[in-house]
Amino acid sequence: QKMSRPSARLRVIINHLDRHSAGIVSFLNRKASFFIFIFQFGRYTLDNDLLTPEQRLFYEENGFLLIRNLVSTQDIDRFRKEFERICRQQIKVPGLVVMRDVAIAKSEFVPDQRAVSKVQDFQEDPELFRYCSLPKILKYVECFIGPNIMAMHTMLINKPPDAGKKTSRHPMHQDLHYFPFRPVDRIVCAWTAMETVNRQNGCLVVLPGSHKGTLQEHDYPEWEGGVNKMYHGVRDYDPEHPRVHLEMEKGDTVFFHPLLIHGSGMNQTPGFRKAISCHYASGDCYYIDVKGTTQENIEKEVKEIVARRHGVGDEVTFKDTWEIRGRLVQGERISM
Ligand SMILES: CC(C)CC(=O)SCCNC(=O)CCNC(=O)[C@H](O)C(C)(C)COP(=O)(O)OP(=O)(O)OC[C@H]1O[C@@H](n2cnc3c(N)ncnc32)[C@H](O)[C@@H]1OP(=O)(O)O
Ligand SMILES: Nc1ncnc2c1ncn2[C@@H]1O[C@H](COP(=O)(O)OP(=O)(O)OP(=O)(O)O)[C@@H](O)[C@H]1O
Ligand SMILES: O=C(O)CCC(=O)C(=O)O
Ligand SMILES: [Fe+2]
Ligand SMILES: [Mg+2]
Repeated sequence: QKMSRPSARLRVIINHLDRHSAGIVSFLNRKASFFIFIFQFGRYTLDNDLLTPEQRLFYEENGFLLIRNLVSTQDIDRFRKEFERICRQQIKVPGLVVMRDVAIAKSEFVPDQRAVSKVQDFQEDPELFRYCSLPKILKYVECFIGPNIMAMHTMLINKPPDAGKKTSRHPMHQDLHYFPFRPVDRIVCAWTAMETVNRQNGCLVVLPGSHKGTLQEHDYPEWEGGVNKMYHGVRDYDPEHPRVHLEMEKGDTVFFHPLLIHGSGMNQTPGFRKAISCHYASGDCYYIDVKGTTQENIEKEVKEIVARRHGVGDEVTFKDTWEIRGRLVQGERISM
């Protein structure tokens, strides 16, 4: 009885499909969309007027969605300029973490020749943080996590030319490993290519559908040439698993789920491959205690780094490190 009354959102989907089909095709689509609605919709995406049913279904099934040409060249050029100012130490940003590739950090190079491989936590840099508040990005983010939006983690990744030890690779991982907040489906990452990103310079590599699994155990991979600090990878990673290389052009943006297994290959070009990203969580997410879970190892490492850098002890918790960084960009900060 109930089943014969399609909900409003199902009707929207059916109407959309109707516009693109006719006759028998339309009839089949009605049936198909009904089952899609029953089994898929609503878990990983929310009702919205932006995503087409095809895009919604794609994210539900694959755990990522690539939107071409989303961020303007002008904006990206401004982010690049600001990053260069940071590298030249012309400005100092409170809280910013500057990371160098391990192959360079552990070599004899003098400090100012060391390449910056990543800056993290630029929430206090208004120019870079503009990325996290771009209306174009937030419109998509809202489709995944709803109208209350916190920017939790910010990065500008400047993947260096590989120094010959394959340390420019990022092992396959799930970002949730780093996050002591939930629910998992109300977290999403936006990652924007700042230039052409391809297999040669180390594009993102994803395992489609892996977001439907659970959080895996993460550890440092056993790589001969070394691995960057905190670059944990899924333990027992199977390199034979089918994967997709996300080749992108400047401004293209991929949104992905925090359980999606992803990494990036080595940069075999002489240029620094740049991307900017932000992890968002709903303002009504909540913190969890990771004690006794697979995330205990990352909690321990983060606390060690905070202790060394700020000379504090156990009084700063893993949760605190996230609560301090989080910034509201839309709606209400409810429990984060
Ligand atoms: C979803 C998302 C969260 C996923 C991710 O972001 S995964 C990657 C997470 N990465 C991070 O959070 C960045 C962690 N990195 C950092 O906090 C810093 O770059 C540090 C590794 C602590 C180094 O910072 P800092 O102490 O300012 O640098 P120093 O030049 O004084 O070096 C101190 C000791 O650390 C070493 N080091 C520096 N950079 C790296 C590196 N990339 N990998 C491994 N070891 C490194 C450096 O050689 C030095 O070691 P010792 O000489 O003391 O033995
Ligand atoms: N043992 C491992 N554990 C975790 N991640 C790994 C492991 N081996 C490779 N990876 C990851 O798999 C992804 C692909 O790496 P790889 O260097 O093969 O790049 P690629 O894009 O496949 O390049 P190519 O075009 O040469 O095949 C990267 O994220 C890499 O870090
Ligand atoms: O830009 C990349 O290489 C991927 C970075 C990444 O996945 C991360 O830092 O979590
Ligand atoms: Fe990641
Ligand atoms: Mg390969």
